[in-house]
Amino acid sequence: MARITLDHIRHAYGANPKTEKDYSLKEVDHEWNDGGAYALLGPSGCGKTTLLNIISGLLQPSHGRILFDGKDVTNLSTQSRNIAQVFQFPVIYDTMTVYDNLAFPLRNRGVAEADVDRRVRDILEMIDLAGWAKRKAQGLTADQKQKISLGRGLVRNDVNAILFDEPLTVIDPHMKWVLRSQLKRLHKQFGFTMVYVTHDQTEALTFAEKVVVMYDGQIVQIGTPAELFERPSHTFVGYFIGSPGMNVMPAQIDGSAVKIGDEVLTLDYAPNTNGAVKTELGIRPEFIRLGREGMPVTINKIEDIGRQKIVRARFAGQPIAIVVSEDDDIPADARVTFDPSAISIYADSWRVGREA
Ligand SMILES: Nc1ncnc2c1ncn2[C@@H]1O[C@H](COP(=O)(O)OP(=O)(O)OP(=O)(O)O)[C@@H](O)[C@H]1O
Repeated sequence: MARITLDHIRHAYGANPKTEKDYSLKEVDHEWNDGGAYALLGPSGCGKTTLLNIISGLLQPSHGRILFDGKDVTNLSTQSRNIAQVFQFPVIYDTMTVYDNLAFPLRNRGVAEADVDRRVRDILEMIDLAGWAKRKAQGLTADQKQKISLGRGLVRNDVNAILFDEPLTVIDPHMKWVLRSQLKRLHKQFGFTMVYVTHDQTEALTFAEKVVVMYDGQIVQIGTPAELFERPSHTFVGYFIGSPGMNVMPAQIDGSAVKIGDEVLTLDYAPNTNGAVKTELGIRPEFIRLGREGMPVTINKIEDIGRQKIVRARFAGQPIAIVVSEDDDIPADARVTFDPSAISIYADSWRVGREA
């Protein structure tokens, strides 16, 4: 397995890119740990596949280099990068048996037949197809075929990395959960470097140690699920992670005073919003307390979501969501307080911390 260095990588599909807008992938300059499990998460068109294809070698970046364990592989083919890939749709040989499909990547590399057999049997168990080993892949369901694809991606343990591009799209919801847990377990057991592309936050948050959130061709945050939840670096991360997403409200910042409409909150620090055109306050719905104390709100709607309720309200002229537990009392003339440690201030969409 390998450490992956993305050295000042940028990519434009068109010839002669001139402005930032011409780049589908804006500058990425990061190092991903050997044995790390990373999820690339973001909406359609944000550049996830572009970045994955640059890592796999299907695409040459317009600028920058890619290194595996310090070795420049930018000009190497996919084959010579020694990676395994699992795509959205099954890539298998229909005329081969399930067993032979799984054995193929190993036999191709001249692995001894006894080792092939041991490894293939392990994988058959893992993907729950042990009873199907001798069956031809032809005629299997889409689900089963994709499980074989996953198995083929996992069967070799000498690859630099395993890349997954939305591999569970065709799998039914229950099996999705099972396979995700198995992938996580395998990662713990074998320490593969895994890069997993998805636009589904549940998938990313349950699979990855580090989630790489992409938006509009750039990486806006790399963090653990807890970091993305507690300290979103960009307002997009706030909106995209969490359900409902973070409340983000236009705010005027004056020293440590934050003004939203007619309401003023005082922080215990003065955020550095130097020269920002747009300043905002962000707070997740889980960190707003609804009670008899604090600032006034007007409640519009209460949604019951099982053990919790989502209260939709207006605060200082802005729509906000508040999460309360199912047995919390909601007073008619409710007021709100914000947990001060959960408040984030954003200058032109980027989080600004305490001033030094
Ligand atoms: N071959 C191509 N030629 C020109 N533009 C492309 C090409 N492939 C992707 N793009 C553009 O690059 C941008 C990023 O696309 P990319 O496929 O990397 O996004 P994505 O996050 O993987 O989206 P999805 O989840 O829909 O696959 C998009 O604006 C897309 O239109």
